[in-house]
Amino acid sequence: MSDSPVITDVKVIPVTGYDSMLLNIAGAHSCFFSRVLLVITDSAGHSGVGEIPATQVVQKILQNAAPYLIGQKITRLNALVAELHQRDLRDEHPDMQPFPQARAWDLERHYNAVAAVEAALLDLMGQFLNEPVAELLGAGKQRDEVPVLGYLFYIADRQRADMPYQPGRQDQHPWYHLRHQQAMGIDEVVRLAEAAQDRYGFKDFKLKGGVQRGETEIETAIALKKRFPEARVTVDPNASWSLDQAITLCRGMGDVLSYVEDPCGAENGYSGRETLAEFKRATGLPVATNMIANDWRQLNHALQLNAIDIPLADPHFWTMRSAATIGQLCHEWRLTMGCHSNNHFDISLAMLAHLGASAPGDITSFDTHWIWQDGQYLTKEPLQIREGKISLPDKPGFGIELDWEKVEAANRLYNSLPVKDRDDTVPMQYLIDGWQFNPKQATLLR
Ligand SMILES: O=C(O)[C@H](O)[C@@H](O)[C@H](O)[C@@H](O)C(=O)O
Ligand SMILES: [Mg+2]
Repeated sequence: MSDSPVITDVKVIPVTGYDSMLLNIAGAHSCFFSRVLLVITDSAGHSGVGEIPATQVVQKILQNAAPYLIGQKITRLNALVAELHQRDLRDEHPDMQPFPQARAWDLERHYNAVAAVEAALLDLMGQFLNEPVAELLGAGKQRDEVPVLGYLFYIADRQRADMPYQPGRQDQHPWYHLRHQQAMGIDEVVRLAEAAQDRYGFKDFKLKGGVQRGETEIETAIALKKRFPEARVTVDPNASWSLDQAITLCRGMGDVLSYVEDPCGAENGYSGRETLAEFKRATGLPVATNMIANDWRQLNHALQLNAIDIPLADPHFWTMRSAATIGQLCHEWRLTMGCHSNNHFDISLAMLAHLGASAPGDITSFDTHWIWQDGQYLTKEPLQIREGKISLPDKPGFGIELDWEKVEAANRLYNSLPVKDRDDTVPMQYLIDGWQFNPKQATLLR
């Protein structure tokens, strides 16, 4: 039997940083974004860390998992993660009932919690074996650099909101100023892309849509492609366009859009998987999704219908190892591996990098929101995006070390927030009085 280190401590640490007033179908990003760090320590003195989106529910789930994890060998990683998937840790905490949210969201949070545990244990296993996490996933490390795209948003005028949005800095690269200023017009978005490209060397770009008229968003994509002819350009309206609208907007756009992300979704009794399949047939454009193939059963249905080409396998809900398996399947089945993202700190940046490094064959540039947060580091030597790629550190585990002073400050900021969970409606209501989410109506068309 192995003399595996055992888990001695589990810490659940919510952390908050600053964000710009980015627009999406759910409203406007708050000036704050929050994440949860899970830090697991073992008897060898190592600490492993995972990062996931922050909700209060997910924190309780992780706190419930802690007593169960302590004393376990880290080499039981596979079994521990499988057991956590099986045990419904939500039901073991009486305070957690009843859930105010719909069941689907609860499940996602359960998956988020399991993903955090798995990530932290992989980091520990890597340190125990003296190998990078990428070597422990899928087919092992395939590459040292992972391509990521420039993730662009329309940005609202922060001065219209009575919230402490940051003004940006003018003593650094222009990106660090521009990312805080209003950008609603096509030229302004192209200017943002130029600054991001100059700072990070991006080859590819994604525009978050579902905000303005579809025609305007397609015109923005055309302008981006004109400015960066070599780039793979995509638009993601988060399924807010109808199938007919999506076809009208995208048909014949193969020279501009390398793929389209969730152009349409469920409507008129047809599922999102069915409408995406029809969209693909009608336009011939490859389709990416982070909305309708988010677990094995959904993925199976999506592939049977030939609805998608690019599963965006986010390790924060798929878990690192399942996302890596999707990378392997994509390679074998002639699909393309991509990765979804949300606002995140530099621990998630390392998770994305190790996942991408393990994916065999060609992958499409991974999504990351990091450029909107870059500078707010929680690790001592954060991974960097250069020439549109993240380089893997030559170190065991994720190859990162938490900067505890910064983590504690980000945790104090979280604790000071009156409202903890993400709600893009609240900032949006400063822009349009009484604004309410409608999944089928562009944010500004009210
Ligand atoms: O506003 C955002 O940050 C995005 O809309 C995300 O919430 C979303 O999950 C996105 O990244 C996506 O690809 O759908
Ligand atoms: Mg998406």
